[in-house]
Amino acid sequence: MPETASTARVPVALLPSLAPLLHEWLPRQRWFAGKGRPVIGFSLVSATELLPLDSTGPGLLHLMVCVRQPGLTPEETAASGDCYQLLLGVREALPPQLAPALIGRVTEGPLAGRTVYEGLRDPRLAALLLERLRTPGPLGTLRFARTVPIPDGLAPRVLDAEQSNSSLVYGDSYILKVFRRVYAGANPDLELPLALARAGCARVPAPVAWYETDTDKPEASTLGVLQPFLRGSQDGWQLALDALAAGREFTAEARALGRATAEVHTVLAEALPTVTLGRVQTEHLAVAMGRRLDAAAQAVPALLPYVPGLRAAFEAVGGLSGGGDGLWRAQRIHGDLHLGQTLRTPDGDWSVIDFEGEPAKPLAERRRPQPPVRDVAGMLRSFDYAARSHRPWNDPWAERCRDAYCAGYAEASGTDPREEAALLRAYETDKAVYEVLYEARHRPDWLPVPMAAIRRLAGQPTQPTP
Ligand SMILES: Nc1ncnc2c1ncn2[C@@H]1O[C@H](COP(=O)(O)OP(=O)(O)O)[C@@H](O)[C@H]1O
Ligand SMILES: O=P(O)(O)O[C@H]1O[C@H](CO)[C@@H](O[C@H]2O[C@H](CO)[C@@H](O)[C@H](O)[C@H]2O)[C@H](O)[C@H]1O
Repeated sequence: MPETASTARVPVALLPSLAPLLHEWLPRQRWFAGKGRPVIGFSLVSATELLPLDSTGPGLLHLMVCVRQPGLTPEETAASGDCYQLLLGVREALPPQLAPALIGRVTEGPLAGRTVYEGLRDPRLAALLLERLRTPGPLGTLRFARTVPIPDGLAPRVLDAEQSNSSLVYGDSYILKVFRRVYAGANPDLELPLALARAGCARVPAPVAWYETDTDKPEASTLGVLQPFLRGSQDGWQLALDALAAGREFTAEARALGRATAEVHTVLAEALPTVTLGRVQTEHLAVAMGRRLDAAAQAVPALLPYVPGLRAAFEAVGGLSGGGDGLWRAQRIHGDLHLGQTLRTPDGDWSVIDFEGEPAKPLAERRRPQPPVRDVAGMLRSFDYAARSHRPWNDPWAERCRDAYCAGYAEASGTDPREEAALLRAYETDKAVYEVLYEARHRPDWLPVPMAAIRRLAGQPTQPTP
């Protein structure tokens, strides 16, 4: 690759000229978390030229930008984590094949007259990012690391999945996930797969390289992770939908998924700190669930009639003590487990991906040890989602999958999640409430799916297929 990287930190004066373009473009991105509230400004956290902007070819600019929205001071904005990673391509003019990547033309400042676009969509710039990952060390405001040598010359392609982040596949050998909303500290999607891989757990594609903010603070922010691409694999969500459409059972797969989840939990509990939750902490857990319910009902009034019924599930847990010794075990968990986070490889093995946790939650909360039954609840919700997204609604199919999944989990871990019924129900309710909010914000057409579960969990009769 002829281009050489500049370690120059880009002048802060650059941002005002880019702001009008970002103002239009950023809120339209799927990964933009602040939808529904106007953007009133941006502040630049850091900027690095990954490929110099003054070269004759394209330039690649790495920006960390905090978005200001009404009601928050710039300091609060920075603290609340509304910061995004942008990789901007810069050219004199865009070739036709890059037209869909256009962000806009800059009208003033140092880049006046140049065209700015989504850099990851330019194969030349995406290839350059892999080059940086192949060469460990600091670069401007960034730091690159790798565990093994990575081959060069792998052709990039952008993955067009509906995602909270952006992913690039290199030569069908590796996949790079570029985190979009960035928080201070290590991302669990690097931390947990690394810990699992180092402990010999084969249920995750082991990270081979990553990049992060270069900082003298104790913890850098993870910006991107490269891992092996599981070629020919199919995700559990699609497999479940295929089974439903063909009128097939999915219990054998659900059982295997239960075993895979238990294996991951067992290794995480051995590799990373665990805690026990006493009565007071359990009470806090229930109170937090109640608060999330109230906040969700404010945002989505359709929830309001069900609030008392749902609250009962949380009250049943508050003040309860769990386990044989009166305590609940808490450990690092996946945090957003659903069928779309599982991949079945051509040889029939299940892998678990995307350990980022729920993207809307603060990182500190996502990294806290939690009862493993929370992941189980996430997956149980997913069988329900699958059954409700295909007509006629097939609730008994979901029920059989849910039982098989718990049975598989019990086989591999020695603990049957169904024995922790009150906690399981509380987490399922909490997850359904989260899903209502998630769907209202991102996919309003899907809202009836979690709302059906809300009715069931609130003790109302389930509705037949309309
Ligand atoms: N190691 C992998 N091998 C093959 N495909 C993968 C791999 N990791 C992720 N994917 C695909 O990329 C999609 C998005 O990845 P994911 O980590 O879930 O991103 P996000 O958090 O942005 O949703 C997944 O649904 C899956 O289809
Ligand atoms: O995969 P992500 O980390 O982006 O997770 C978010 O998006 C998911 C949807 O893509 C959402 O999952 C919900 O929909 C799934 C079907 O598309 C279903 O299998 C899940 O059970 C349901 O929760 C997830 O909640 C959200 O965090």
